Amino acid sequence: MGHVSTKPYVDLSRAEWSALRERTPLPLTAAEVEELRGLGDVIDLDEVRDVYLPLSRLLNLHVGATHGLRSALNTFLDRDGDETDGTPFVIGIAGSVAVGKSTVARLLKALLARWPEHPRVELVTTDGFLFPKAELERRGLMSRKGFPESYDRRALTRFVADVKAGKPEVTGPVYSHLIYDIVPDERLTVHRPDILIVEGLNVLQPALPGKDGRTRLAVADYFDFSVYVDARTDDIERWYLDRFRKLRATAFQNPRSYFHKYTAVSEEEALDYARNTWRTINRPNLEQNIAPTRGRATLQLHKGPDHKVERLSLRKL
Ligand SMILES: Nc1ncnc2c1ncn2[C@@H]1O[C@H](COP(=O)(O)OP(=O)(O)O)[C@@H](O)[C@H]1O
Ligand SMILES: CC(C)(COP(=O)(O)O)[C@@H](O)C(=O)NCCC(=O)O
Repeated sequence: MGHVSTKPYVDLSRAEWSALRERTPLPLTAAEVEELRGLGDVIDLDEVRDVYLPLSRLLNLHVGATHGLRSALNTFLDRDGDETDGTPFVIGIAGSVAVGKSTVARLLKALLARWPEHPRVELVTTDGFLFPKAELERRGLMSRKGFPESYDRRALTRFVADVKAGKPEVTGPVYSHLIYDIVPDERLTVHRPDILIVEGLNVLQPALPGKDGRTRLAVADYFDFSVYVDARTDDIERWYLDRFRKLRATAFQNPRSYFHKYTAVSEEEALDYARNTWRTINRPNLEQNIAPTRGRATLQLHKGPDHKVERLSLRKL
């Protein structure tokens, strides 16, 4: 017998991974990819073909296998499927601020919805579960936005648990980058999707211990598959600052934008603010909270300096 690696991950180069696409057809056009791309992200058809099509094929296999397991459970329970019918397959997507999670999530949503077995794919971002600005101020958490404690974790976990339990209609709060706050009169509604994608900085965090020492469940306990979007911290910082520069020329121009004030000062002054936010909030959150959860993901995508995925690590144990 040859050497047996006990590492939980199998590491694949981009070329090795892209060969696993088999005959999965490319269902998106260049124009559709363009529409899904976030500000500053580089995702073209090559990237979709080489990286995201094999992932969509792997996920399709996982969905099928999970259905098989559920029907085995139903046979065991002798309940004719009522326990697990309509249970969606739940995917978590984690990573730093500005690493490009939302582009990965939107792309997967579009690709997965093209499979006839699971056409209804819903996407929620965890920013909706941040405490409203007034509550963050009351708790002294305005400089900890994005840290685990700045979210209503109980509400997020309940939301995903309700969707997974097959509730016909589940609603959740909505965050706006424009006003930098939860939108008071807006809710999003999810109707029994085949697949639910949950994207956010902290989705792989383990549960906090309950007050009485009992174990609680975290949102990650409901995931059937998870992806960690990984890159070097220096690259992510550059993407964050580049995006801030672009937002200053676009979204911040809106007088209602919370960041509108940074259009009135010089670019250098505005960038000083962004550098400071990166150094005091987003980088410490990455280092202390987000990166340590990387080893919990089913798949790690390792991006190079140009946003292109260079290597992948897939959980095998
Ligand atoms: N201040 C802002 N104003 C408007 N849009 C923003 C602002 N900050 C971030 N965004 C947008 O919000 C989305 C999510 O960003 P983020 O949470 O940093 O995650 P990621 O870059 O990993 O997708 C991105 O599409 C980004 O362009
Ligand atoms: C809204 C966020 C906390 C991220 O949300 P999430 O990933 O949970 O959907 C983040 O993008 C943010 O606004 N951070 C605050 C610090 C900053 O302005 O960069």
